Amino acid sequence: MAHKLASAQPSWQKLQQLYESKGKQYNLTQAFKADASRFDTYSREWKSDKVDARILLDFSKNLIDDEIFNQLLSLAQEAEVKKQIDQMFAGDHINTSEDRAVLHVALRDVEGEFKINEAGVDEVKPELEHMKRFSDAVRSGEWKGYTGKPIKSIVNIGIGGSDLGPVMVTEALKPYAKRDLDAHFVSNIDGTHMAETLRVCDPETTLFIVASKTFTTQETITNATTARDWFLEAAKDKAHVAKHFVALSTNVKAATDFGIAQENMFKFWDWVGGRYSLWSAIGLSIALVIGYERFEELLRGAHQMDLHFKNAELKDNLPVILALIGIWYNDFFGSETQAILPYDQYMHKFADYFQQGDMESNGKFITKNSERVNYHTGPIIWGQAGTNGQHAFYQLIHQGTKLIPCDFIAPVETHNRVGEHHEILLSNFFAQPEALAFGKSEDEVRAELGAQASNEFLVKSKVFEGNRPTNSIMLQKITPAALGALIALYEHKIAVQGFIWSINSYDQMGVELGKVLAKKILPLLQAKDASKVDGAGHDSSTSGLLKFYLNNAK
Ligand SMILES: O=P(O)(O)OC[C@H]1O[C@@H](O)[C@@H](O)[C@@H](O)[C@@H]1O
Repeated sequence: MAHKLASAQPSWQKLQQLYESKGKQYNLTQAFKADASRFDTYSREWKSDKVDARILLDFSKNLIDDEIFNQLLSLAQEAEVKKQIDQMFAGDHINTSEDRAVLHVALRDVEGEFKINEAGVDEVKPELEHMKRFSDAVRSGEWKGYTGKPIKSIVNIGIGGSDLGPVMVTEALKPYAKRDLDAHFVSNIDGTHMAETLRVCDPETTLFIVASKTFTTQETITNATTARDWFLEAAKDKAHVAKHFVALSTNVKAATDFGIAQENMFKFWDWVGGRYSLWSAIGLSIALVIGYERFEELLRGAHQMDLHFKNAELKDNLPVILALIGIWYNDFFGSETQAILPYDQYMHKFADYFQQGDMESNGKFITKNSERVNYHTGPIIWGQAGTNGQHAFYQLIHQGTKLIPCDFIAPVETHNRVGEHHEILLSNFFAQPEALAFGKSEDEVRAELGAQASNEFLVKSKVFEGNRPTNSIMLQKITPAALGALIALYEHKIAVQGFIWSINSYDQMGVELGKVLAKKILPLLQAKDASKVDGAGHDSSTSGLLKFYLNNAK
């Protein structure tokens, strides 16, 4: 593959012209008035007869018409998106900087349909069986702690991809949780995180899950060591560690060195990226919380979305559509961010999860052809659960000076029928995209204000310009399968954008430099001697800060 700059594709120039000639003044009110079937044209429903999942994507409230949409599809064709999808599913080493395959899709290929020739793929099934046996034993109480009591609390110790997925999914699927098993997630190196967690745990009934792909991550190893010390203070005998610590890692040697017994090790492979790993052994805490069968439903739901992504035509391909619309705003309108707004309390970690998923994947400036891009790549991802966001930051989305494309997500059915809460929640879900798209004109404001309309500032302050684009995504219900499909949808959206921008979405070199510098600074802090700072080779700002700290540390 040539991995050309996206801006060198012929459609890029045409999209630029379309943006100038009509995109930037596109008017959604007129577009909807002119075309009664706009919703039908720009919405797609995805269903699977294999799993309990269904997704409606309405992208009609975007600043697009047929010409623009077709031009975006041409961009995908010119970037050979289909070919790149096939390469990913075939196990080609598309993570070129690290010379690795990118095969999270193999983790959820439960029936082995993809026939991928890569070391480790044939171990996926036995590893899932291991997870099943273990999670069943813990959940049933058959697995006992060192004093013979069943496990009551689990503590997942991991960070980044070894934390965010399990946190997000266990929250999103809480209705399926075993309520008498407390799940905690410790990620931050700040001792407070571990201290507050251990405060509510009992060493006799707590299981620690040390989740780290590399098993070298400073935060995780430090937290795990602290947890082990705390445990041994009560249990005394090191042999008891085997009943209370398990490891999830690709680095079997380091996990063994830490003292984890072979049978308590759950492995995965270097072709699983950290931020794509919740489907692997990293999902053990999910299986413990919701049960292995539900975990497998999550995998099956994602697999059905994988099949759709792999097989559907570009124009009907949900991940491709989301990716192209994102590129339209990111690269031609100059939008810097993308909000993800789930109208479901259980989904309150979804935007956090895709902050890593998207930003660590596509926050890159070098193409696979070693050129610096001359366009913007990954958007800033942010958001929170509706309706809370409405009372916090929506003001800026409605009337601010920045264009912020938003994805609104909601289930038709709630897990908790409480009075009319769900109808009220969904009325907001429907109303916000409508308000953003069509706004309120000055004439409307004047008519509404009557006599007060003489107050010019009041009139202008109440105008909503509209034309603020949104996608609306509806699921039937947040079931394990539906959630699996939704996560896979966003994963593949990220993949397509990376393919078009010609970047490698699957390494994360940008997290390294800070880690290296922190390792250099740590000995200075440990020495507790401000006089050693000068001469340590830092700039005056960093030195000044270090001295301030060391002179005041207690
Ligand atoms: O799972 P481990 O290896 O501990 O990594 C945890 C996290 O580390 C960060 O620096 C990133 O590289 C993430 O992609 C990764 O998920």
